[in-house]
Amino acid sequence: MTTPSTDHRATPDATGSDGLRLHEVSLTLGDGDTAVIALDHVGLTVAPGEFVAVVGPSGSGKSSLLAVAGGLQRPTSGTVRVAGAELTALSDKERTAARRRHIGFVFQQSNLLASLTVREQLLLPLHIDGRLDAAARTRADALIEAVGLAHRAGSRPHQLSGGERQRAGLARALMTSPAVLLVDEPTSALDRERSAEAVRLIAEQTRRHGTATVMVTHDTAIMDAADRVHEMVDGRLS
Ligand SMILES: Nc1ncnc2c1ncn2[C@@H]1O[C@H](COP(=O)(O)OP(=O)(O)OP(=O)(O)O)[C@@H](O)[C@H]1O
Repeated sequence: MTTPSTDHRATPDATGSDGLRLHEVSLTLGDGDTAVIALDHVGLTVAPGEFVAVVGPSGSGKSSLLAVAGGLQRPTSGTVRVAGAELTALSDKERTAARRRHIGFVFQQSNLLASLTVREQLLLPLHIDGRLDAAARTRADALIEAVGLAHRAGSRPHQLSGGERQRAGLARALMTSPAVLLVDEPTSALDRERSAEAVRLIAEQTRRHGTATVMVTHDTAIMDAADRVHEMVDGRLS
């Protein structure tokens, strides 16, 4: 099983700061007495082609880290650079565009659109960007095959199992060959064999396309597959 080699990533900027770079990132959630420091001066650099695992107890800030790294949430302070662009300096509209182009998310809830088939889910981001061509359709079909959903390409989310939805979400995230891939424990609804396959696909994407990958996990097999493992405790990353 291989992934096609279409590569839409941004070229590195003049300083070569491709990949993902968080500098002194803090995030406070809530306010007043209920304020929580979800991220506390976090620094993290993930080079293109690097696969980083993040572990840590519940509530330690792992989801917050992915949300900020992916531009879904603005940090209270600090900077986030993705593919050479400073996400934290962009307007909301620019950040959304950068996110669609450079960042792939695989979250626990796969956030598939109810009305679209698996194949349409993969094609939608390219359609929105006006980049839907024959090569994109070929890549979509290859990825659907790679995650073992060829027989489900025409199915809508309600017709899929939890594991199948996760695999569809993974294929969608890989569709644009993102510069940065952010994965939140994708394997919880997958059996052991499927889980190993998903991790293999993510690792292959990382190496082959020079993607900077961060995966939050509790799975020791994933930690073994990663280049580095960081631990998150009380909003701090070590
Ligand atoms: N909207 C919010 N308002 C206030 N506090 C929040 C909010 N969302 C999360 N938190 C708090 O921020 C901290 C970090 O949460 P986060 O979801 O990032 O942790 P996590 O490590 O991903 O946890 P889990 O492993 O349980 O998913 C926790 O203390 C959480 O209770």
